[in-house]
Amino acid sequence: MSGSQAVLELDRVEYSYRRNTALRGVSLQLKPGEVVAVTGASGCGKSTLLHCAAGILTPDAGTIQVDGQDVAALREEERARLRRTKVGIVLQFGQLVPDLPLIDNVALPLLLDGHERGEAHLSAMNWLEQVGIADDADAVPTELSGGQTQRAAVARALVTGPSVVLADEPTGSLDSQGGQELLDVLLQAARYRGAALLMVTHDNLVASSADREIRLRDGLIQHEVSL
Ligand SMILES: Nc1ncnc2c1ncn2[C@@H]1O[C@H](COP(=O)(O)OP(=O)(O)OP(=O)(O)O)[C@@H](O)[C@H]1O
Repeated sequence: MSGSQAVLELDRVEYSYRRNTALRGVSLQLKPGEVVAVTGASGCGKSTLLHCAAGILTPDAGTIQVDGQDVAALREEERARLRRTKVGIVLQFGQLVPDLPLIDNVALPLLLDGHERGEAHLSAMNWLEQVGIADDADAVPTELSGGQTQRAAVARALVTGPSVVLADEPTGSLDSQGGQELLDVLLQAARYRGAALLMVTHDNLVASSADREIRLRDGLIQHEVSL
């Protein structure tokens, strides 16, 4: 695959937590609309890979490009803007602002990007409906279940119409029906809106909905399967 086609490209990414090496040179590319599942045993480096792709961790070596831009070469504010507008991130824990109503949590990326408040709230409400929690728009995350906050996190990740969606165990707090519904929302973002979707998952059903599965072992790609 040529680099110019990829909307997300990791090239020989390495990352260590002090002496604990989590990634030993991982390369992958995602094209627009492509869905890739990252799997592997606990501790193999899945979350570290996602956090590097999201810019939450800075790799020790290797490069990450989003929409053809080398993330490390950007100035801090440009990098923050790229992340805010082009990348939607669904983490396992804690990315919602605890005391902020869901509607404001979901609208936040748009407000930070200078969108007008009414318009931002309208888009946020639309996404809360799509993930099935419009009735909770005025509730704050601390009043909600793990599954409800996970739905809100997906709404917030998709509200800007990102080119790249990164999701760490996006259905982990939901029962199988709720998980399937939320997975469908993420897959639609890829299939109909052309976002590249990279999902970390332990769940074989989630992995089987991807176009490709990348299995990690000890910080390296053990194998890659087209599904
Ligand atoms: N904050 C940290 N400090 C030190 N070591 C860490 C830290 N976070 C992760 N590690 C180590 O890095 C390696 C990769 O961890 P990572 O969380 O990326 O794996 P994972 O595949 O996502 O695991 P899981 O499936 O259990 O979430 C593991 O050996 C882990 O113990």
